[in-house]
Amino acid sequence: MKITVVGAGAVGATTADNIIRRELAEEVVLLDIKEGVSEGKSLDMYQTAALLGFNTRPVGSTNDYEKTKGSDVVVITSGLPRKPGMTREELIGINAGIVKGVTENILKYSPKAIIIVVSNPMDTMTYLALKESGINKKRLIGMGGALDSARFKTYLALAMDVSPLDIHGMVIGGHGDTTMIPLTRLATYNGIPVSRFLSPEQLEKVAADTMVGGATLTKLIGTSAWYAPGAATLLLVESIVRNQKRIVPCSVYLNGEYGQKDICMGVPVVLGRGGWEKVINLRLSDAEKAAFEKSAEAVRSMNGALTL
Ligand SMILES: NC(=O)c1ccc[n+]([C@@H]2O[C@H](COP(=O)([O-])OP(=O)(O)OC[C@H]3O[C@@H](n4cnc5c(N)ncnc54)[C@H](O)[C@@H]3O)[C@@H](O)[C@H]2O)c1
Ligand SMILES: O=C(O)C[C@H](O)C(=O)O
Repeated sequence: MKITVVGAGAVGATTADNIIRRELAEEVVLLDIKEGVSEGKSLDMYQTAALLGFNTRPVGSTNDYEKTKGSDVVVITSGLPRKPGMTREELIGINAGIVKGVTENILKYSPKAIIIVVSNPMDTMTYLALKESGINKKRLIGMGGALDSARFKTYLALAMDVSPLDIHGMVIGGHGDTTMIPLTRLATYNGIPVSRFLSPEQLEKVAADTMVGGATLTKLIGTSAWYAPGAATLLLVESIVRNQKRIVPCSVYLNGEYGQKDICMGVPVVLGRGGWEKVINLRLSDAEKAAFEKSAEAVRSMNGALTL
């Protein structure tokens, strides 16, 4: 098994570090355009092997795609992060060019790879990578819902003062401050609806905090987050590589599912060795359906800004 992570910045390096610690591959290639950075970070990571006890080999590459040859899974994190006050959508101009170029280069050397897109605005970048590459839709997966769901569970756990491990919940829709849909009605505390423990006002606050979860961290840190994004990306990679068939909300190409066509946005999918293997059809309430449609409209209008 060989895995490549493109972009050795905050999210890319954290993702690579998580992957090597879990020994999900023999080799993990970290590629960046900045001279020496991916080589330096890979060497730094490898020096933890003797301390932490793993055998995966991280390899750095300054924009040399030959080194990525034969990768089974590729994670694209290259691109600008937002600054406080910005939306993810404002990154489209620069990141579209980066994601397009990276996808082309990756597929030249790894034509069979499963590609996970992290760069923002993620739903539109996933759509762009799919349209430009023409690869099987099941091999292209956008990471957003895994992170948003982790934030949702964290805010629920904090409000209830319980362990996040006992909370189940999902966020679907677009990965944007106004487009994500925390499914409060379906969230549970080990199978018990969370509405038994929190008031409607408390649940509304949890949902609102979840939606601006990324913006809150960007304001605090000065750039966007990386620990939870790196862990959320690991969840996708691990389910694919180990064929775990986990259900994870991911941005995938919809062709009629959830009433949407020709769009990539977040829905629960089963992840295994084939990429996203099937969409899980939730029975949404009328209000949830309306929110999904509104979210799709916003994602579609962002996709309209692409020159395909
Ligand atoms: N989908 C999500 O849930 C999620 C979560 C966090 C961050 N993000 C997004 O991920 C991206 C990366 O965030 P970050 O915090 O790691 O940023 P960062 O600035 O720390 O790292 C980005 C890296 O990409 C590299 N890069 C730029 N162009 C490149 C190219 N053509 N080829 C290879 N590498 C290139 C840069 O040199 C830099 O090292 C941003 O777009 C951010 O918005 C998405
Ligand atoms: O908030 C951002 O811009 C980065 C990422 O999409 C996140 O949700 O952390």
